[in-house]
Amino acid sequence: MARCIALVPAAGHGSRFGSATPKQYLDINGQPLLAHTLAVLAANPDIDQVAVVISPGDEWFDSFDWPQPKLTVLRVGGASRAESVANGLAALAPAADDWVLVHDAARCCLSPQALARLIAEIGDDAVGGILAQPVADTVKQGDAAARISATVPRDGLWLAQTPQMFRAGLLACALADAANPAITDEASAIELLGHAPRLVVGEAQNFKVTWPGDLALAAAILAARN
Ligand SMILES: Nc1ccn([C@@H]2O[C@H](COP(=O)(O)OP(=O)(O)OP(=O)(O)O)[C@@H](O)[C@H]2O)c(=O)n1
Ligand SMILES: C[C@](O)(CO)[C@H](O)COP(=O)(O)O
Repeated sequence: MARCIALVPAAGHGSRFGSATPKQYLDINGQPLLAHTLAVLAANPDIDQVAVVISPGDEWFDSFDWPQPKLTVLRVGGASRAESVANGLAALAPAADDWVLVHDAARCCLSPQALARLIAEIGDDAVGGILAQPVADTVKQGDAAARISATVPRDGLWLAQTPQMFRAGLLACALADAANPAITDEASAIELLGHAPRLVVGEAQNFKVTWPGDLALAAAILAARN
């Protein structure tokens, strides 16, 4: 029977966040940000294993307790997110028909409900799919001087989130050229093979902690949930 594996790339440096400690290890409500991310994945009964990809030179991971029984640690992070995911997948060597849910460590506010919705809607899909959010605002194109050069129709535009859920065999094939800069998420790699992944409605709360101001928002969301 196909297994369901969560694969969490956590080997980034957080250059836009700009802290000395990578953002995935910063404290949110008494725990490292990454612990919140791993906890929601591990709590889902359909997920058999949670694998986290950290950098080979990571100096922080071992200084925390990681109590999740489903956790596997892979010290194979690469130069880009796509390479970290590809390396993690190669190290795990899952069966071709196993489901892999790739989820950014930095999306620590994923709710159990959105995760369950993705698994329920993609579980019998031939290609796989992702959580994503329809664009809610008017979209502007800016020029180099930060002046508006166009208003872009938002119809059919979605913001890609994670988890992104695909069969392991298809994903490994899609990430064979992980160094391709056009691959900014798993779906884009699958698209390059000619497939059309499903879009499952996500939630605004499932944002990626990217800028310093995002940490307080994540803390407030997680505190309200508990
Ligand atoms: N070489 C990399 C780069 C990113 N990631 C992970 O991919 C996820 C999404 O990337 P982002 O948050 O944009 O990560 P950073 O690279 O850490 O941030 P920045 O782009 O600002 O440097 C994060 O969980 C990050 O740890 C990774 O595993 N390996
Ligand atoms: C995968 C992703 O979270 C989808 O929105 C995003 O592409 C990763 O962030 P990055 O800035 O591209 O590293």
